[in-house]
Amino acid sequence: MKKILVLHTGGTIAMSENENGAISPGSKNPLNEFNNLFSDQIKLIVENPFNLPSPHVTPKEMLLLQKRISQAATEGFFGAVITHGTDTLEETAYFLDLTITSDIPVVITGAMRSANEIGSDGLHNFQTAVQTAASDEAVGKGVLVVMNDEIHTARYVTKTHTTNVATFRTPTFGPIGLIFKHNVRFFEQLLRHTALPIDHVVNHVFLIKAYAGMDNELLDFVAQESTRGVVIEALGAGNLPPYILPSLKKILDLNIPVVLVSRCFNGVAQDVYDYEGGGIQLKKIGVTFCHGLNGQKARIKLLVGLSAGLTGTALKHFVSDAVS
Ligand SMILES: NC(=O)C[C@H](N)C(=O)O
Repeated sequence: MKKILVLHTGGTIAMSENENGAISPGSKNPLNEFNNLFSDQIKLIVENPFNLPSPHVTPKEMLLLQKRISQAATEGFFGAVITHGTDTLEETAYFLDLTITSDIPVVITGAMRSANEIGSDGLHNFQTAVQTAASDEAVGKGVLVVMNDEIHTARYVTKTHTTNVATFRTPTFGPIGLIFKHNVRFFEQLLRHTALPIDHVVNHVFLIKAYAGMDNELLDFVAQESTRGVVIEALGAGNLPPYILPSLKKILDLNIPVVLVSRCFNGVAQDVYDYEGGGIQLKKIGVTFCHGLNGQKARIKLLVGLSAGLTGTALKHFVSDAVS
């Protein structure tokens, strides 16, 4: 018998639609009625640590989940399943991926249609997430996201559609496994996985998106002592407009780490161009390139690195390393 810890945290998967089509949480999580859907080989222990739409979730709640799962790993649990709103699911998933040091399977899922909508995907996603968390093959694979019969890594998965049930995708690489007719099958595996245990989270780590004709003011605003770190979603391979360089230098002069990713959906940011504002020049002035993560994931990685007390080269290495 495999013991699986289930942590329901809210999101559409825990909500219902009213007669006007508006979706909101009720006083009871509908998923709590489905705890015996599984074979007698799996025993679910269900907890409801919080019930929030995921735009309300912050690193504080993520830390709480990390602590509970790390403790569960010492209590004989085989794995853990988290149900979560989909809007920020990828950030919670990656936060846990970077901070849980145990090898137990941790699977996050959610739903795009609420509990009483026709074609609701919540129960199916919940069932397949539990099956994945109970699979021997899921051990040591890092935190996984299971949605719509696909298994994705927390590191690379992202929400790509506002409403479609096939919203979760892994650009560039694709899912690492599939679930079909109750079979959980993995086809790939991440090269390497490192986790930093942390017991608190820092704040004031900002994410800024570059655009044609971007304004200096936002960068000027973050150039202050209280800022802990900045991630910029840069253009193309990793370039910025030249006229924002003075503002960027103000941030770097304050010893605030600046991390660069690409705003492109596919591919990795690299220092390729040597014109003013091009990647080569940005790297020269001290910007750290993060290879392969999207902006919100790079921000989580920077936040975890800073919260673990990393500074200087160690922080740069942690954030830029494409395979951890
Ligand atoms: N599908 C969802 O779960 C979206 C919802 N707004 C949430 O993230 O809580």
